[in-house]
Amino acid sequence: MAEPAARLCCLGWDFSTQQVKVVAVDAAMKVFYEDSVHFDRDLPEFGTQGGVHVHQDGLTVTSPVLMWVQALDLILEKMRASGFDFSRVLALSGAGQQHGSVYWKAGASRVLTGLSPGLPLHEQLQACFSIRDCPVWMDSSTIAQCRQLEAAVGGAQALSCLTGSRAYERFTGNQISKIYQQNPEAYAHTERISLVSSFAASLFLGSYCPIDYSDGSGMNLLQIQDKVWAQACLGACAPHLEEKLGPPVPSCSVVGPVSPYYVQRYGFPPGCKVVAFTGDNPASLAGMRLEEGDIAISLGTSDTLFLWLQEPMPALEGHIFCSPVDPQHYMALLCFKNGSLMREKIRDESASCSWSEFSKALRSTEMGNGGNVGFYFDVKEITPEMIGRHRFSPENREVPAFPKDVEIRALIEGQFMAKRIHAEGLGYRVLPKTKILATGGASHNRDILQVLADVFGAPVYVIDTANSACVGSAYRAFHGLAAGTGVPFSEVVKLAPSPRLAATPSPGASQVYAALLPSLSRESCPSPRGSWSESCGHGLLRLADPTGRRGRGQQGPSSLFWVPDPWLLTCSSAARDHLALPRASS
Ligand SMILES: Nc1ncnc2c1ncn2[C@@H]1O[C@H](COP(=O)(O)OP(=O)(O)O)[C@@H](O)[C@H]1O
Ligand SMILES: O=C(CO)[C@@H](O)[C@H](O)COP(=O)(O)O
Repeated sequence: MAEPAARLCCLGWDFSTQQVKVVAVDAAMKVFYEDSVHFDRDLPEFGTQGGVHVHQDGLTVTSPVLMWVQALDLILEKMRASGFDFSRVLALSGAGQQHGSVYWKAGASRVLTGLSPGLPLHEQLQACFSIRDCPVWMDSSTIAQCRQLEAAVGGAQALSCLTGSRAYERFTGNQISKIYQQNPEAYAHTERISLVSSFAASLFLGSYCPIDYSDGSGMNLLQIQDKVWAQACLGACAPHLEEKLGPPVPSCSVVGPVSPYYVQRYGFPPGCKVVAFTGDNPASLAGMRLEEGDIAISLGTSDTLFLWLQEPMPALEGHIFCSPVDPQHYMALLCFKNGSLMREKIRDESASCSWSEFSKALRSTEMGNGGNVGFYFDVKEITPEMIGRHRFSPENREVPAFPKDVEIRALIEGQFMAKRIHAEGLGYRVLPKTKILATGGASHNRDILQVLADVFGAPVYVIDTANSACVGSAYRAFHGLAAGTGVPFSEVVKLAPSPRLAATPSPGASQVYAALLPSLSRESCPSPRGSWSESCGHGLLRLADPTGRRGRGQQGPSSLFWVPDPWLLTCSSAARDHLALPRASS
């Protein structure tokens, strides 16, 4: 869509895993322009697959920083070629895939501030990075650093209470720690470390942009209540880290005017404001105007599930981030690594590479899949920590394959049942008034959304564009224009179109999934340490436990319990220790 129009507007950017995207939103909160650059397709010289390089160890995952820079050059040129009127842009903000980090080499700041409007960015920034291949959220190579960080602050729960999460391999502090340990010279030559979000903001600002509280919460370094760097965590990760990170700022901060580079090269007004960029999931929360009680499910490269929270409740599973729109509040997030790329694989294997064939299979199979259940983790999953494909017959026997249609439904039902189980593990309940807001690439697919509505027993809504992170970024830019006036975000976006109903639960769905979903009988499998949210976790132990050992209090066998032991299904490492059960391999 490229309607050149001379409307006053704000731009919202998203530097996500597979692409850079932009939307323009006018003062009536209407999206009137959308564009994107897809890394694999539009920048094949970087040789990425799904926007990343998976290294030989299968654990290290990186993306070339210059690919992101060049993608920005390309998308700005596309906008100019389409006649987009940059002179009408009042403000801009953006989002980035979370946790990824960029390492600016000593001296890069001078290059950034002196950008020449005659040249594209990528030609000028070639020599500005001490690490050219940046660790991204899909990386899971830092288990040693995670254990060190947890030990340094008194354990996993202590770290979670401080920073909102126990140590996760993709979280930036652990990634920085690995770089410091394995490549101390590159670390020493780094003058600034950005997140993908603050890196992208820096490109627009022409100077280093601070990290915002919300995306900063995904680093295992920020004290989410006090909004300052946690000294114990910094010290455990790497020396001189505080000066390389710079002070964090509230997510709604105006960080400055756009660099003269954009004024001279593209015709942005000199007063165009840059509002701090944030993580793509926090930006999606803003874009969907999530309210307390709603549940958002993003079906992008990763699948994520997130909620608005008044009070943080840090646990051993999931993450608490500072809210991107309200400095007093928080959001909870669960991340599932085997999202769209896993769905694409099964589509290619079982639906002739066609989403319409894939949809047809969902329509031609029944809710509950006749008792056939599957979990598909081609890459090591985050929630739960598992790998491999695991299929169960109605008799609860692990089987090597399913017919194609059954395979497709097993994948989608398995993905959504896992989301519901883990959300309930965090204490979330589906209530009669619950709305699910779906976004991300796969939310284009109505048949996938129907399964989502059925599994959750709640209506599913979508917004006009699946690019909610971009839209949320543009909304946040409008909010930035009102900075200092105390106007709440909800007031700024009140004209935005309401989400549209996309799917309602089918008759009988709640009975089918009540029988299948172990979480619904959680009462029968109490946590050994009292609080469910403390001990729910990241192991699909049934799969690693051929003895089928049952958790305490499990009420009699049921062939419908595809993972026959609901307690084991959501059992954390801590709970496994308590029950003396094997740990999931990492
Ligand atoms: N009709 C569809 N059905 C299911 N998935 C789809 C469909 N169209 C696009 N997708 C998925 O959307 C994904 C991209 O989602 P997107 O939210 O843009 O990702 P990201 O923001 O992480 O780059 C693709 O990998 C693709 O698998
Ligand atoms: O790691 C997380 C969230 O914790 C991921 O959700 C990344 O933020 C990547 O986002 P997408 O590119 O898949 O939207």
